Amino acid sequence: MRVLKFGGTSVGSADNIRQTASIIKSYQEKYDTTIVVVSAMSGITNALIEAGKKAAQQDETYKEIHTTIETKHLDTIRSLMEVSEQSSLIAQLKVQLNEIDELLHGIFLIKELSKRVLDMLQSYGERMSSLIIATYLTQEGCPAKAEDARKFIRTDQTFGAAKVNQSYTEDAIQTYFAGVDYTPIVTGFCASDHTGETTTLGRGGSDYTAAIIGGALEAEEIEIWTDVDGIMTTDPRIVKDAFSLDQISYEEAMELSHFGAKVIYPPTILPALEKKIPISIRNTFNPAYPGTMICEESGNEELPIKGISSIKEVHLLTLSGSGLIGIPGVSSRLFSALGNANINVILITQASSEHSITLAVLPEFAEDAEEAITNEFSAEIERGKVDIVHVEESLSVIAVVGENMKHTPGISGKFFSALGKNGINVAAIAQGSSELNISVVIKNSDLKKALNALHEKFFEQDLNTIHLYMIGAGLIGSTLLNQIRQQTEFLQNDQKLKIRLAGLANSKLMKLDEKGLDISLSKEELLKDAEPVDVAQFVDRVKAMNMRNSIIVDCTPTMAVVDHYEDILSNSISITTPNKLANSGSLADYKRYQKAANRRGVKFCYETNVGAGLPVISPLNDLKYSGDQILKIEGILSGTLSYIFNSFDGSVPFAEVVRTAQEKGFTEPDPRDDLNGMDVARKILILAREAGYALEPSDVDVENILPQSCLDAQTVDDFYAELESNADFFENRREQAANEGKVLRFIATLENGQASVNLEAVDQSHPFYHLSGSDNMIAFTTKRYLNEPLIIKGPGAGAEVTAAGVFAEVISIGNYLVNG
Ligand SMILES: NC(=O)C1=CN([C@@H]2O[C@H](COP(=O)(O)OP(=O)(O)OC[C@H]3O[C@@H](n4cnc5c(N)ncnc54)[C@H](O)[C@@H]3O)[C@@H](O)[C@H]2O)C=CC1
Ligand SMILES: N[C@@H](CC=O)C(=O)O
Ligand code: NA
Repeated sequence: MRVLKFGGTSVGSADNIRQTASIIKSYQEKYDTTIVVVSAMSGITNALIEAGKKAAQQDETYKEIHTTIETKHLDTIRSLMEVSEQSSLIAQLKVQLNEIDELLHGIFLIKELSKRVLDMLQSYGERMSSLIIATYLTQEGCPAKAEDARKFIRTDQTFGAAKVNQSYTEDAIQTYFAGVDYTPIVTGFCASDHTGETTTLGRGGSDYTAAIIGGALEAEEIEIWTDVDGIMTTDPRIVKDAFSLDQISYEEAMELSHFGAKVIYPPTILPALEKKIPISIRNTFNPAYPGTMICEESGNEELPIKGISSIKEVHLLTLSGSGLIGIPGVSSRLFSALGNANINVILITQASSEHSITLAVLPEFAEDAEEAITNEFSAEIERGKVDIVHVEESLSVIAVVGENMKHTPGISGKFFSALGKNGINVAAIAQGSSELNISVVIKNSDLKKALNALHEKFFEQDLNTIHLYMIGAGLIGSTLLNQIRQQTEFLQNDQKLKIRLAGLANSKLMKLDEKGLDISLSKEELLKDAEPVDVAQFVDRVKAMNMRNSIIVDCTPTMAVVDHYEDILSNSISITTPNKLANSGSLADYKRYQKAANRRGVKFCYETNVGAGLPVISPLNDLKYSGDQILKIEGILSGTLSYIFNSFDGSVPFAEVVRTAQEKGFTEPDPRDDLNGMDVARKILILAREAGYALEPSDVDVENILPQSCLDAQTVDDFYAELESNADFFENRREQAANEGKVLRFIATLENGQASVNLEAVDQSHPFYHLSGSDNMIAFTTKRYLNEPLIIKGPGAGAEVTAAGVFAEVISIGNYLVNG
């Protein structure tokens, strides 16, 4: 024996009724007895209530609502059945519609809508729908009969949410349905008291009716047919990848419902739970899908949690003060006061210091709760022993629920790390000792981010999404975009990382989209129809989007983004950048960024600041952290200058060699930043700081190798012209060195805390003599690498290697954010 319940949408139109009827038919073929419980057609219960209220307010438009109700039912009948078969059903419906009309007229006359009358009024919704469905089924060759639940569900007289007299009702149901040889189509939601007066069962009413009948008849299963595929892991409107669970336990279903998931109203489960009858949640419009089974066992051992539910808007009330410590009876007074005021408390926490008790309530209860507590503790408040009640608003509760959490270490670690890495502040925490749920209170502006981050962490271990925002789409930026494009599939398969480009900007345009820009497009197409750039606004928008696992990549050569670094990091957004300006400004700024990142537990990465893609900063830190002492750093730190002096053999003029270096993508956007030694000075400054020396930019001694006229040139083109007219200047220096068997090398040195940058002539014995191409070479002399320095060598500039260095950091930050 099975009890099937169909909700408002399933019986909400002629088409839907046909669909519902076809499911009922298939059950008739499979099972001996099937009892069906139906809701009112969708929208009808609300319309009845609305009409009742209007009538009570002397608003004659209640009649229009009545007409709408009538039309909906009669139209449904007309499109459901042949004309010849309609008349008797329409006649029966008309009787009910007339009764509704009379009832509304009565309400209009006495100007009052009591709960008792409202229950009577609402009952017509189910009474009409059950009649239509039963008649239709019978006509379709499946014997069915509308059954009025008021005949066997007996309640008290709490109109609107009546309590069921269980033993009377069970007996009545057993007697009523003994030996039925048709399919009863029972009105959900309605019942009656001992005088025969109509009552209703309150929230979750029709589900409850199904559970009561199923319980009384010890059904094999109770099936709740609705318009979704079952119980979802979380709210699919907020988390796109939410999916339907195949099985959960009664307790899990109740916990999920308590925290907002509109799964099933907990009291409706009780009659099934007592008899251990499984309840399944099925989709009328996808009957092939098995849906979710609610039963004794939680199932799905591989899922550490079953669902993440949330309540979007709660208020947090805190009672605190020395007067609470060690005094028995405080919480009993608190909760009695709240209980007497009929306030439902969602969550409670008290730290063992006993200094404060915090509780969450729905906003509609907040004022009354505050008043109740203030009154209860007024004497203590007056004496200063207890503080006035503190109320916080704009908060949400999130709860992760699952039986498998029990005795499984690491779940709360995972939970809080996902919140922490995403900069989500937790205002209160509660975990029941049943270990069935962990609940936290967070700002409601963080709700979407939190649900997505947690869902990904617990349910989508297969794929984690990184939100990337790129500012600067020049040489390095667009090369990085290409690399990401090429690697997308590999990263998804191998690293389980999905990179979503959620924002892109250059010096003219910007575009942001939290769903992700189409990375397969070219840079130009990506920025088509984009708005004019405003970096401050870009950053504000990234903050407002508040997406999980966010990383900003600064591929500009300017201060435009650097000015926002502290703000970005303080908002728990990581940064990776090849731009050296942040780390080569004042020491105080350098420290500020590090501090902001550390405080928020996010990453600020800049390996490409020195030696481009070559690992330089990271091994330097490894030396330092493992207790080595950096004695000396010597390096060719400019790819441009390395290339220039490695190729400048007198065969072509100096200016042409510089031009080639620029064409090869080695130079800064303005090559003078390389030639004037500034780029190298910045790099040695950064290395010195990483090695632990507190240097300011002015502490670096830089030899300028450019004639004044080159420095003064207004544009890069003018600069090249000046370079050409100063050809002799460079040629002379080269010749002089060559005559001594030496070559020119632009060398940065850090020794005894002193940093300098000089153009030196070195002979064959010098390790820097044999460099080629754009190679950088860095030699670390340390306490451990004393006689032979640790050497790093390789191309230290260029689009591919630099972009790859940045890309590697995006991946490593991504892994840090999602895996801890
Ligand atoms: N080229 C190389 O080998 C290496 C370059 N770098 C650094 O990489 C960074 C990028 O260099 P490139 O790509 O070569 O420069 P680029 O001049 O080709 O590109 C710069 C990009 O930044 C954008 N931009 C400039 N100012 C902006 C602003 N105020 N707001 C928004 N966007 C702005 C430009 O529109 C352009 O898209 C620089 O900081 C450079 O020092 C670091 C290591 C190696
Ligand atoms: N212009 C720089 C690029 C890398 O930082 C260089 O030439 O090294
Ligand atoms: Na590097």
